[in-house]
Amino acid sequence: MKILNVDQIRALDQSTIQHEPIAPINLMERAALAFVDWFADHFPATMTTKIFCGLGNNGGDGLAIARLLLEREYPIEIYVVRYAPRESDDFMHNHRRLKLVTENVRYIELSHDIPAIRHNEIVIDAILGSGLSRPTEGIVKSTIEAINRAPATVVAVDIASGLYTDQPNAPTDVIIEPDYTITFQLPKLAFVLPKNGRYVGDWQIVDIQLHKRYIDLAPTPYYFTQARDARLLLHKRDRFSNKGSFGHALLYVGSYGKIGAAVLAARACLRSGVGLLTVQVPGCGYNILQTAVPEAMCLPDKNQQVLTGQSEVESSDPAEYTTVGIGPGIGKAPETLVMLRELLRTLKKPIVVDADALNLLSENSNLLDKLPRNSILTPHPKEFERLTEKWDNDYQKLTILREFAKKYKVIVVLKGAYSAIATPDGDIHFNSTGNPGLSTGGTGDVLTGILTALLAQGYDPIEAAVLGVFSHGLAGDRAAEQRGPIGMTASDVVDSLRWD
Ligand SMILES: NC(=O)C1=CN([C@@H]2O[C@H](COP(=O)(O)OP(=O)(O)OC[C@H]3O[C@@H](n4cnc5c(N)ncnc54)[C@H](OP(=O)(O)O)[C@@H]3O)[C@@H](O)[C@H]2O)[C@@H](O)CC1
Ligand SMILES: Nc1ncnc2c1ncn2[C@@H]1O[C@H](COP(=O)(O)OP(=O)(O)O)[C@@H](O)[C@H]1O
Ligand SMILES: [K+]
Repeated sequence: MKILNVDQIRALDQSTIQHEPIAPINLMERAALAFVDWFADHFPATMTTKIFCGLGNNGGDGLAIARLLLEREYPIEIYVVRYAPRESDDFMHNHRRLKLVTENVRYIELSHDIPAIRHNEIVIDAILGSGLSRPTEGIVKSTIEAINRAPATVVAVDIASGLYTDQPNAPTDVIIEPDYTITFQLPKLAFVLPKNGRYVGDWQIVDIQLHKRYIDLAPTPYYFTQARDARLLLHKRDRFSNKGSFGHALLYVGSYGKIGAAVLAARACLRSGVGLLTVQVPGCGYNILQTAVPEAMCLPDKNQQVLTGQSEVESSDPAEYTTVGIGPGIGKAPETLVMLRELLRTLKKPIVVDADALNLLSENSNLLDKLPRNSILTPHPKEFERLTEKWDNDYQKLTILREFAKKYKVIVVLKGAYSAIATPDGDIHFNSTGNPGLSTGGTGDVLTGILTALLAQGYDPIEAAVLGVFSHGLAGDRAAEQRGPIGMTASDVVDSLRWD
């Protein structure tokens, strides 16, 4: 699914109006109806609902929503925040329609017009939408502050008032802090950025049938991966396949005290469909790995504590494996750096690079140029900052991310809620699955195993990253259903992996 910018959203609105064709007021009615359907599914008609409307089209939506909720017998109080002398045409149209059914519309011009909001009430925020062009001030700001102070449940229409759709807000901006955002047709870039969490709440898209062809043709670097997008990427298995059909992966994982990372990555790799798996661990990990993961072959490193790449048993050249995953739990010993340097000198196919392998790259940035094209790097934000520079805000972070992926021709999975996957062509795919239960040690090692397995099976590296990150998050969601987000562990994520 695409994420479009504000200008494109406006053009999409116009394109729908022209091509369907549909009158603007009817499109607004459709949006209001979609909102009300969601609202009625979530809140009973016994709850007092205060709706705050601005003077643009977001306010117009609010007035239409108010009328539709009155029809459904919600006890609703309607407030219009009169911050400017002019209203939008569709606002005025809906204002007239509303006046036909109720006289009970109140106007907020000064602070003392703002009503007290009690708990057990619902607030619908339709003050400002995607047309926000400057920070909130005056009576708009005071109303937002009053809503944020109130102990009520707040639902934003389209986007929280005061939040920009696709540019940074200043830290001093006053913005609605909703419990829910119900947005029209497409996700907004602002929703997937960490600093905006409290200005978005739980968000959901409602379909208002905007012009599909416009969306299909609109250029954008930003995508949001949903189940239907991920499902299209999944390879079907040939009935006459054999284990040789699904690649032979090599994992370089673990160090003394961190053999668990090796076990997690290896188990995840096997649960993600790799044909054959060899795991190289420091000597101290040999018995552990062979016992915990009997399906994997194990190469004990000749060093007991850390990886050097040298083994006491005869082993093939890493370049002979279908792909390599390196990083979880390996530490940053000088011998391990030598191994990484040698690997990057000889390997020419895409590999997966995580954790301390990334930290070694940050400390030896001359190695970045040696990464095989289309390799997948999986930093969490701290690791990414070490590889690049500090950022002032999430939008600048996205710019740095895109530049990095383009410059080194690699795929970067910047992990976290809505993990951002940057490709060498400058696109960013945000992931939709996952939950805070994944914020626990070892879940990143699981991701490395998954991505290594997908590369081994011959997935295109961008598709491997998008599908792997989606499935990892989905497994996390299943684990959270079974164990709860607090009790779940990285092992539960491995056990919850499914590929269908
Ligand atoms: N395409 C879709 O998906 C559909 C969208 N729909 C709905 O339309 C909404 C967008 O409507 P919109 O463009 O009228 O914007 P909205 O924010 O209501 O008001 C803009 C006005 O506010 C003003 N203003 C700006 N900042 C301000 C501030 N800080 N303080 C005070 N005023 C401020 C601004 O002034 P200006 O910038 O022109 O000076 C302008 O006059 C969208 O969110 C959705 O709800 C649906 O109905 C149908 C399908
Ligand atoms: N709040 C969250 N929502 C969704 N996914 C999350 C969240 N927190 C962490 N994750 C995911 O969990 C994984 C954590 O990886 P990482 O930080 O490398 O952990 P570790 O190094 O302990 O294995 C990443 O895939 C990340 O996207
Ligand atoms: K709003």
